Amino acid sequence: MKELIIATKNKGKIRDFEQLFSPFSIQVKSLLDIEGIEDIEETGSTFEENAAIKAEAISNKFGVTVIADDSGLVVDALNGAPGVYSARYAGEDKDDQANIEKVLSELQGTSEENRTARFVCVLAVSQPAKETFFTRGECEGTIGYQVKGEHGFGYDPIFYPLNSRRTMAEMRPEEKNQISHRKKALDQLKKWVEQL
Ligand SMILES: O=c1[nH]c(=O)c2ncn([C@@H]3O[C@H](COP(=O)(O)OP(=O)(O)OP(=O)(O)O)[C@@H](O)[C@H]3O)c2[nH]1
Ligand SMILES: [Mg+2]
Repeated sequence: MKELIIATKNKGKIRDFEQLFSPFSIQVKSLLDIEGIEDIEETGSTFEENAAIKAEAISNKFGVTVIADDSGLVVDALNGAPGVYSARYAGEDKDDQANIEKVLSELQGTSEENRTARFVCVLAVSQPAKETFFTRGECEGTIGYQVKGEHGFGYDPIFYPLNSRRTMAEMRPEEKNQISHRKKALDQLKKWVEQL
């Protein structure tokens, strides 16, 4: 089976990608499968910049093709926060529960129609001796008032995709992976993935 390195240490993303890549018979390798990879500092101010930093760091280190995912939750009433800072919104330790609590508390008093938000996923593809390229997927929705559901990761328990009465964390992984930002970004890579 072909292998592809995804430059991430996020177990939730890894699970999403394992499922999303399974129809292509591609085995996903993450940075958790490779020993001794230090955390890569995400110094960019856009999803594209951070995705490129991660993909190029690992591609240059090993001389192989690498995909990286930079993603986050963009909340309109918070002027786009947490955005590129989604993982560390409530502090450096990337605590999903603390991040959720912070979003809910910042949105206290915000009415239902003003709780619109979207998940954004940017994939960067870095290949030896080629220019890095990007795809982007977005999933529109609204932010709820309390956590619901056990699946997924990150902000999934408070995110209601458009026209859904269930949060992303109440959906089975296969359901999330039909509508998610990550799925939409990967769909645009289909041709490239098929020629790997
Ligand atoms: O509920 C969610 N469902 C999703 O599908 C999703 N995708 C992203 N996010 C949030 O955005 C951060 C990414 O930040 P991020 O791209 O820097 O990744 P990360 O630091 O967690 O891992 P790495 O890939 O950099 O190693 C994550 O931690 C999450 O908080 C999601 N939340
Ligand atoms: Mg990160």
